[in-house]
Amino acid sequence: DGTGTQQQAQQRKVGAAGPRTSSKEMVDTSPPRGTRDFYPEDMRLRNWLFGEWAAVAQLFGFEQFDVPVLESEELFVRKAGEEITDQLYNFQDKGGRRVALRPEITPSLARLVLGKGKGLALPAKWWIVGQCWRYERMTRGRRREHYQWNMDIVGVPGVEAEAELLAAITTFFSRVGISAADVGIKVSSRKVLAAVLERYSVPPENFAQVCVIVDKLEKLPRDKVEAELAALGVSADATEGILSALSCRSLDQLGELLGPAGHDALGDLRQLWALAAGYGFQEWLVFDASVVRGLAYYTGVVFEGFDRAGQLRAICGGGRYDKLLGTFGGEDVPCAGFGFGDAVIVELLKDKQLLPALTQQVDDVIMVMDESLRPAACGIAARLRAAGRRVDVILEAKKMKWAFKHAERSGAARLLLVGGGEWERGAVAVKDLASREQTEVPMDQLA
Ligand SMILES: OCc1cccc(Br)n1
Repeated sequence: DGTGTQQQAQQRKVGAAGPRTSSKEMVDTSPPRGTRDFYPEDMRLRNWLFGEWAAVAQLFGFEQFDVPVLESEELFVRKAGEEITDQLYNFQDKGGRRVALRPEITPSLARLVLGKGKGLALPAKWWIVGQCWRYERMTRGRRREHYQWNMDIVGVPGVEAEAELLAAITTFFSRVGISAADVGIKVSSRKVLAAVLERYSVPPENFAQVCVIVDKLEKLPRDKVEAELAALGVSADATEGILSALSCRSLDQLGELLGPAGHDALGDLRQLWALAAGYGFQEWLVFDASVVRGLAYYTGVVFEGFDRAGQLRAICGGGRYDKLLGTFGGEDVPCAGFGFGDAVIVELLKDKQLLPALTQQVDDVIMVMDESLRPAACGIAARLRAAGRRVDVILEAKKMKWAFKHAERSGAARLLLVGGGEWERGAVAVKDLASREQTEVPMDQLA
């Protein structure tokens, strides 16, 4: 799966492990466990995907930022039992610092916002595509890296921010040919859980851990989840209250169940649906009270994109995180954002036959017929490139047959042959690879 075709290719180990005993043994040509190589044909798909993400970010007026893939470990040390922190790709560097390959990007964004303090004009709308890592025991054979598109809005407390983020997600899907019939976005709010916990006097400091446990309902049997809640000290009544709230099938039913305590959550969700209707993406949204997401720091609206055929893992996910900055010792700033990985979306595009056909983009291939004319041919290439044509120069003497095959394989429009009688007449032989016609073009008419 994913944009790299080298998914866990059969380990092509050549020779025994350990230091190479002689030059004839080849290195293991597979990438490190859980990682992918991107050969040129893979990079064309990856660049196309990242290009669509960038185009949507620009359509929404977001600004790109970047941060190191290596961060201080403390950015990701959270005590809520999340999978993402349990699988931290962390180590001690040669300076004795505890560092980690980031498993997500939001904490880095928080670090930058805190670093700017009052100097950051709000609201900030930032986007990034970055590789994220986890160290998972290979027993499950899952990947250890993926590229994630993030869009975040900093400094907007209302659900107008979440509506804008959902609009960006649905805009992306539409651009690549995916419709609301293919994909839905489950939406809920953690304020639902907060209201239930308050009713049953569950201490607020347990909120994040309860959310992380409840998020496992999709993967673990109910009794295991109940046991984990009990282990946290959540009473059976509270657990019953949580599970009945999460099984509500509509906003009205949820409103009846929560009463006035649900006012905040219901207000947010109703306003979000109204904005979605305004944007015209309401058909993508599915209210699902069981959506909590697995990250500890969400505090409000949460959402996740899913394939309606139910064949794939979540496509993307996000939500509001108003208290993350406070956990780093800073002033809280209301934030909302999402992450969108590069693997599940490619599986979905494959399933829907929506993968774009991407070929190498070359306009001209130049071959010299006489090595003494190579400097002149380089000058022609320079002129054509200056005019914006993508030129591949054949760098050594080749047979004509090879040159034609190479030009076609490169997807070139023209093959230019420098030399022979044409050169005597101040021209170049030009083979149009589509019509297969060969013409003689004077040098100054080549571009
Ligand atoms: O979304 C969880 C995650 C984090 C880092 C790397 C990979 Br693969 N997956």
